[in-house]
Amino acid sequence: MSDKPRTAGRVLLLGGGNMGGAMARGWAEQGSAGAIHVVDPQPGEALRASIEAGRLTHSTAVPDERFDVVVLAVKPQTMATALPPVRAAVGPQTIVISVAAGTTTKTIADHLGDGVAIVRAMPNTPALIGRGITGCFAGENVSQQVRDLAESLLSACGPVVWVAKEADIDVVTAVSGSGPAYVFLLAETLAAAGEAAGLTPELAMTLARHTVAGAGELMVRSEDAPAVLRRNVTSPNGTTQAALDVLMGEGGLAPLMRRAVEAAKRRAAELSEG
Ligand SMILES: NC(=O)C1=CN([C@@H]2O[C@H](COP(=O)(O)OP(=O)(O)OC[C@H]3O[C@@H](n4cnc5c(N)ncnc54)[C@H](OP(=O)(O)O)[C@@H]3O)[C@@H](O)[C@H]2O)C=CC1
Ligand SMILES: O=C(O)[C@@H]1CCC=N1
Repeated sequence: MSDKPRTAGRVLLLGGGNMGGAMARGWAEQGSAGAIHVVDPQPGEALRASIEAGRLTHSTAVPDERFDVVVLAVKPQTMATALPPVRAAVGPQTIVISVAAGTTTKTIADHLGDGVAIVRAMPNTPALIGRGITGCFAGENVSQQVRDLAESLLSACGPVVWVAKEADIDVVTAVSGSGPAYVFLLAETLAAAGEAAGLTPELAMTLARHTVAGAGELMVRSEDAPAVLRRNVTSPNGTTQAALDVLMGEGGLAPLMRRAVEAAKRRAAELSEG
């Protein structure tokens, strides 16, 4: 392969559900890919408007042509049936990017060919608004040029980071791939606690949503570590301290989060076994 920079060119997206839809909408809106073709029996809501507006093309089966980039965004459990038709879309220069939790580069290469350049990427759903983060692993046939191209495509969804070991993608999955769900749960439980303490459900949810969103934005924009931002809220012997004594006490959030991340990592490893 030459050193000439490559552009994403024609992109085939297999699976236009929550994650595929979030990425493709970002690419279509930002013009990050030359042309995007989505294969999905029934694309999700995020994509339908882009397809109707002509920003993406769509079919229910894999077209009989080769693509520059193939993005695999179907459930890991459907890979075994979804991958065989993709083989015809993959040529010697095609880059395959898989966002599937647990599906290994070996499994993908078994279906698509040993020489194929495979990048495993783990984005998250804030990609929908360009505010995700993606962790990547480069398989053995991935050149620097391919890596750069994958990174430029994925960076439409937010920052891109790389891990050196394939197994670490399972940890990325457990932290940032699944992570938005933990944060939404935090908002849900904060609202429920506010309601239990006497607020109306609507007011409790408004306070919780804006608190999580504002704290998240402050964390992104501030140069201070989250621990410093936390201490800035915490007056000595004040209300926050009273709450944090519970959340940071024995059996509090830290051991609970550790168990949750371990469980997600374990599940990713199980998925890789099929
Ligand atoms: N959701 C998330 O936050 C994240 C998900 N991922 C990964 O992304 C992948 C997709 O997850 P998610 O988007 O949540 O799942 P979804 O179920 O929302 O999307 C998958 C889509 O693929 C479609 N599909 C099923 N079989 C085929 C096929 N053979 N060819 C083409 N399309 C097909 C499904 O259609 P139908 O519903 O009709 O079966 C569905 O629309 C998973 O591997 C997951 O691990 C990674 C990071 C984050
Ligand atoms: O729950 C899942 O398996 C996928 C992977 C990361 C987020 N959603």
